[in-house]
Amino acid sequence: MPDLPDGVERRDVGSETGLATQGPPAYGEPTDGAGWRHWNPRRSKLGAMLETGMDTGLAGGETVLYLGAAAGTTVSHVADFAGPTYAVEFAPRPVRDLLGVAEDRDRLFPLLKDARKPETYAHVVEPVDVVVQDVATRGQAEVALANREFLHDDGRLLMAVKARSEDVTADPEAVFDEVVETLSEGYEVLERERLEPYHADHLGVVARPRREPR
Ligand SMILES: C[S@@+](CC[C@H](N)C(=O)[O-])C[C@H]1O[C@@H](n2cnc3c(N)ncnc32)[C@H](O)[C@@H]1O
Repeated sequence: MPDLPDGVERRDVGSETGLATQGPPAYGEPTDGAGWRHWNPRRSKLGAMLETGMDTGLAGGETVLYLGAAAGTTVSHVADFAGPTYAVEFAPRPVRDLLGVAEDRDRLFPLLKDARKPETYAHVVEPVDVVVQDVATRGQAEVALANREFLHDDGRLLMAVKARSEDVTADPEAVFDEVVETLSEGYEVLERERLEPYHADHLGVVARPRREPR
């Protein structure tokens, strides 16, 4: 099992045992008196990737671009252990909650932007060590390819792929193969792992930018 990033620990928090980070509560999750918050892998694809033992390469303190932040459940935990964390979400409603989550976190920067249009936030986002992607929309590989420009050469893409977002009727494995194949145009895929039992028909992918175009 790879080491957890600094700032992520396996702890008993309230009645739960599992991953936890230290920071202000964000969404009604169990907390303890020492400021630890339970990180439920059933509510978080990145949490599930850590829980299933994928080698994310996260050490803690990284600069992060998070695509598909929604109301901030996962990105709140990321901002607890990472460095500057840019959180892109294009739906105004969840962004309202995300702004509340960011109010308590000086390293979290919400951006009401479309992840398919990186040129609209390129002036704000510095080069990052990690892109985390959980957009659950058609064209998930294309979103990752469009945002590759933000990643350092030795950076990592940590991506959740939802099969049903690409094609509700196709065999999930066939969808995953196709997404990984497209992704390979710009990334070298280091690891792929199904996220069951935490998330049905989701694939976790760890990749790094490809140096030479294929
Ligand atoms: C599965 S939810 C994300 C959950 C979140 N990552 C978490 O773990 O707390 C997917 C989110 O991606 C957002 N999304 C989908 N396409 C997007 C795009 N092109 N740009 C920005 N956000 C997008 C959706 O609005 C939705 O809030």
